[in-house]
Amino acid sequence: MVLCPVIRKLLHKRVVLASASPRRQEILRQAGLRFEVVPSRFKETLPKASFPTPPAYAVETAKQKALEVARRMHQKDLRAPDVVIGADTIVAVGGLILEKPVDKQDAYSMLSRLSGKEHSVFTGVAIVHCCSRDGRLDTDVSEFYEETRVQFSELSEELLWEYIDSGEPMDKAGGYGIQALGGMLVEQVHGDFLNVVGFPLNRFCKKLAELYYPSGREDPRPAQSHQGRGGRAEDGGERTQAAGPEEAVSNRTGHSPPPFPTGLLELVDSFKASKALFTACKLKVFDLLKDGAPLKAVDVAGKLGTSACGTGRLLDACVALGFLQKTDRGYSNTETANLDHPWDLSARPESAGRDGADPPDGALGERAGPPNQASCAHSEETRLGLLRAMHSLAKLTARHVATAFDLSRFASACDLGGCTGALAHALAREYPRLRVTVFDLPEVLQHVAGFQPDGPRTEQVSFLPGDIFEDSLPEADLYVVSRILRDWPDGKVHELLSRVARACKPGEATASTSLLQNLIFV
Ligand SMILES: O=c1[nH]cc([C@@H]2O[C@H](COP(=O)(O)OP(=O)(O)OP(=O)(O)O)[C@@H](O)[C@H]2O)c(=O)[nH]1
Repeated sequence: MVLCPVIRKLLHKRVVLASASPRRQEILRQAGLRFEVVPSRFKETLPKASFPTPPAYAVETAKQKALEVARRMHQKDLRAPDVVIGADTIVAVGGLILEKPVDKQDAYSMLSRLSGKEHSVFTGVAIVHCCSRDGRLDTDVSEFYEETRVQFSELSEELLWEYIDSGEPMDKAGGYGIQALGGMLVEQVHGDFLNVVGFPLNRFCKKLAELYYPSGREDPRPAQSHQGRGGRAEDGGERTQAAGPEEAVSNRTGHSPPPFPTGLLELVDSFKASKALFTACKLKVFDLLKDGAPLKAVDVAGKLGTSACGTGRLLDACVALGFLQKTDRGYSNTETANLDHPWDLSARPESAGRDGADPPDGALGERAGPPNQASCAHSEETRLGLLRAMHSLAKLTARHVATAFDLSRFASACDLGGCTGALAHALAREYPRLRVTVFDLPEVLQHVAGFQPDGPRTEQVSFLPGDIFEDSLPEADLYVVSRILRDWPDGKVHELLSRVARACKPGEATASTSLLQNLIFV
């Protein structure tokens, strides 16, 4: 199977993933598929006993999820997407089907049932090709499932409850996430790992190949040649029912339909997505739902003092964005929303605007222009808001940055413009012998005390006030320049890097490579 052409077959179609699962979205995005996310409203309440096997239940649920979205979209615009993908993941053990736990007690009974045993994870997938003709929706469903067998270790009561208290089990079939903490419970996996995570990518590609290359001949030609030559006839005239109406039309007229402008629409819509996120942050929606029971839109509106209708729309947007999940019991945070408070990101745009200062031009304004100029224009309150936003963002990525390079050979590092020290602390945690100096303006450092973590390794980090353009840079084996270069014009960037180059200790390497070896840009 050649993967790229198979996925490429879908690039010129309007594809919708009928799933709120962030994992499914991630798996398909990583595979290069372009799609919109429209979570299904299908209630997962099919009578399990009426299915001959657990996977039959998963496949039917996946199909109903996809069909609900296809019908809803068709009803709304009288135009359905070309393809809707639905999926459903379940765990089967001893004749029982386990879905997502409804509460901690349910998670406990699921996990204790799995302890020390082997179980099967089934993901049912439905690929629905749609055609809207004369106001009528025609669908063609292709479906399959994948099985993966998973062996659990014996789990002690203490471990079980510790895991449940982490909150991870709640939105996962069988009550565990093999890709995260739940991986520690697993002894062996037989089969496709991604199937357990929520989407059997390998089988999906094979299914697409079956649908789009029914003769078994995979098309090695690049996408460009496909576009220019009028649809599916180039596939040797072979056609499956699932090929969809678009191809049939294009074949009749001899013209390929223009590609669906997914990339362009994504760019346009990304504004709406961030606006929804900022609004939810500002209203403290995620704080309200953190660790609590799910709430209905009307209850959220009551607590926030907002309109029920508008709140419902905002909450649904957050579901589509993967920040909330929606069940019969109401809305609750997803893992992403529960991340250790990235929500202060909303603080920056509004407060900068209120002060009359120019909004910073970073994606989320982590740095309000050159700090020694712009920061003077901000009030203390605004500056604190900016610091919170920068801290929240830095914390999201700090560990990944710290582990993206092997920095174990360095004994000292200096984070230039390191602000609250979020990255410095992550570096200290990863490299116990590394001492990190955060070098930033005095007016920035005077606020950092409230951002310091407790616990070991904090003594490895120290703060030194200074101006990276004016003062001598502290001595260090490694200089970190994270999220600051973009704040300055080329001349200033050159000046800063020259200062860093002069400060770098010459090693065994030449001056230029020693600069590269002693500097990380993020
Ligand atoms: O190891 C893991 N096992 C399972 C998961 C996640 O569990 C859920 C399964 O639930 P379901 O198939 O009903 O899908 P939903 O999340 O409700 O989204 P839909 O909108 O598609 O119904 C799924 O998210 C898996 O990813 C896991 O993460 N790890």
